[in-house]
Amino acid sequence: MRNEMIFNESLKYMPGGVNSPVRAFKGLNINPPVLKKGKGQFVYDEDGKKYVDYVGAWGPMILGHCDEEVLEFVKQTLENSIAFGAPTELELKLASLVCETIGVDMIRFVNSGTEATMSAVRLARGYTNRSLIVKFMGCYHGHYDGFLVSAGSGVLTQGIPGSSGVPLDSIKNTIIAEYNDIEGIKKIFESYGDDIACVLVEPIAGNMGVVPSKREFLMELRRLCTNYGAILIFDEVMTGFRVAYKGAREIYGVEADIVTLGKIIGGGLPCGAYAGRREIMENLSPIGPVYQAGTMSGNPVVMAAGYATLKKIYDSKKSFYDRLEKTGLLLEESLRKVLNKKGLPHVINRAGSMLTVFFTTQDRVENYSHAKKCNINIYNKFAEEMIKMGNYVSPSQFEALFISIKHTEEDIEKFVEDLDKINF
Ligand SMILES: Cc1ncc(COP(=O)(O)O)c(C=O)c1O
Ligand SMILES: N[C@H](C=O)CCC(=O)O
Repeated sequence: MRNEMIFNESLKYMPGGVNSPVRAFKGLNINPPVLKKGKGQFVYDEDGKKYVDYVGAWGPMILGHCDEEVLEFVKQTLENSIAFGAPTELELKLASLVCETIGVDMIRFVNSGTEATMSAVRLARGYTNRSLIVKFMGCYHGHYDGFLVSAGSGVLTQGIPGSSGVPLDSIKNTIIAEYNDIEGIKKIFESYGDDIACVLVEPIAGNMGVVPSKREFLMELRRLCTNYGAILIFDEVMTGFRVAYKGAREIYGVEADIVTLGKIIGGGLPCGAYAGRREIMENLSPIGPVYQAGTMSGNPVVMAAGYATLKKIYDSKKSFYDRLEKTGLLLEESLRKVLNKKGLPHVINRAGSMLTVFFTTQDRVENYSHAKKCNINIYNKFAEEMIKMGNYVSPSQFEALFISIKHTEEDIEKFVEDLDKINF
């Protein structure tokens, strides 16, 4: 079996056999499939097994794998350019498209979501001349030292409070708050408000499983940041172009001062970005005093993939998100029907094409404490069996399941038929 052979060999050369911990399927009794090919909503492993893909490279593949138009534009670009480390028209094309369509003045491209959030926080600190940042339990903003406290995603999956190797000095300016807790954040501002540089939040969390915020919570964050002169950063690395074209800002009607982007903006190639008002963004070097740089930032091939992806979504905006909503709703309702039939208590949280099923007797999952109380063993059994039957779902409850524009009713039918076969 090539899957097994390659993965076992990988264990020798890469820690855990992977380049990002969530890929290692910790907690499941199966090895991760070693993937070879993706087309549309499907991925294929090294043994030729086909899966309906609900991971979508952890979010970017909203058009499905290897979309023809994206591929064509990337190929054309590759004929002339791999990297320059110089201005290109392609980065202008993507920058102007994003700024004009999501309503921000200026953008800076980087190479990952981590770089985007880390740099956005530096910019907020430089702009306000303050040090404290507020982050919420269960939210994940990448692996920058200052964010690795009560973080979501792989940190939660491994059940660790943070990360070894992070000096206390690096997190002493990070204040941790409970997600969706309005009274809690008010108290934090009452105590530290004048020293808070920024509040960093996933407006729809996807890294403790999907946990949407309450509108009043986001409105309170907006009010507090405005009143105390702090910067509100929406981390839309996952939700940008995913839950709506303008991300969660469009859904909630609440504005951030800086928005961080990643995943879809690079069309599946390594990319991140942070964007906001001119008055804030012009504090970045070379105009302003906040330094941030990158040899590969704005790479032409990445810009081409991002531009082709976003242009395609933007041109079919309404029907695009309507279709994702329809498929998402179908999955949610079908899932609920089967789990009710089986008598398995659960909560399903969904934001358009992002969804998590929590196995729990609680009636809602609204924060980190709720998410941690869910039955992880049942989730792991669900994930393991579904993957074995060719539904490539997230191997952890503390992640989202993603639907692409290519997923069909037949895919959802297969999903629920397979789920029905599992003996929990
Ligand atoms: C909300 C959010 N922010 C930041 C990141 C970090 O992005 P990256 O993995 O590209 O560094 C992720 C995903 O990992 C994310 O989901
Ligand atoms: N939850 C993470 C990002 O959204 C998953 C991706 C990773 O860390 O490899």
